[in-house]
Amino acid sequence: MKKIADRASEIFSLKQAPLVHCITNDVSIETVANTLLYINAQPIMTNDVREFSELFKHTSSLLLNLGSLSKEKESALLMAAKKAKAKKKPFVLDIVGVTSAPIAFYLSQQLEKYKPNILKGNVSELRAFCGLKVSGRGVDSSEFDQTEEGMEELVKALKQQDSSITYLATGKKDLIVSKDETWVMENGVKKLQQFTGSGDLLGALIAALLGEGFDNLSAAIFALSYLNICGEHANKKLTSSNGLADFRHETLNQLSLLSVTNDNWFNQVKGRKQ
Ligand SMILES: Nc1ncnc2c1ncn2[C@@H]1O[C@H](COP(=O)(O)OP(=O)(O)O)[C@@H](O)[C@H]1O
Ligand SMILES: Cc1ncsc1CCOP(=O)(O)O
Ligand SMILES: [Mg+2]
Repeated sequence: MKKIADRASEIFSLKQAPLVHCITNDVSIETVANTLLYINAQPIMTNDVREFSELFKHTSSLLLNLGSLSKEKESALLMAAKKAKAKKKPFVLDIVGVTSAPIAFYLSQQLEKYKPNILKGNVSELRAFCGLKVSGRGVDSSEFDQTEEGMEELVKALKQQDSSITYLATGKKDLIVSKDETWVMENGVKKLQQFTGSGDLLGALIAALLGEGFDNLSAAIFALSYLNICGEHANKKLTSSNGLADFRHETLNQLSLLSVTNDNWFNQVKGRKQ
């Protein structure tokens, strides 16, 4: 952790302004694009497969998010994953909604075969992906899926998945499972779960770090910790007259502020390797 911490203050804003091609859901698309700009990455939100060949010449990394799926988006996601694998562009697969959407679930299994660098979702989505019993519904996770035993069961199941992929399950505690290492991370505040798109923008942050050249595990740990510590700082600024919309606004503000005002932000990381 110490070695990582030494480099953390230099990460945000990004030095190389990676171009991140996002195929993402209609709900949070604007927040995802702005998140990338706030950390000095460049977003492009394109579903039109006719543009992919030209676009891929400049793309640094991709975010493929299964939320608010359509037939057209399904084809675009498959085409983008196929091209990403062929052209060796790193990508994040965010399996939004697989808990209760069977078409998205089937698509997530197909897309995994193209070897995303990171496959992420909330704890309930990752449990569903692994074939474990779930209480989560819709696109949000359930706290019943986040008991100590439930989390241990999920770690075991993720270790049985494709060892070339790094898996990230988010929630009160976050699990990162890669070939050689399992991390349990504990930053963040509950309010992060209470605005839509917090998981989506996390996927974009990870994709940006992959585009900047970070390895899978570092990209996951840095992006997750940065967002969650932004949330903690935003929460501290609230007074009793501030609602959840203010929290959301301040968390997004912190994305461009935290690394400037707290160059030691990484010392606030709570997490351990198992
Ligand atoms: N109860 C919680 N306490 C602290 N942080 C949380 C909590 N729930 C979610 N988070 C954080 O919020 C972000 C989004 O996670 P989550 O809500 O699980 O994703 P999604 O929006 O995909 O359902 C993650 O960075 C996660 O660590
Ligand atoms: C509400 C909703 N419905 C389809 S996609 C979406 C947004 C999900 O965002 P997140 O998974 O980041 O909460
Ligand atoms: Mg959410």
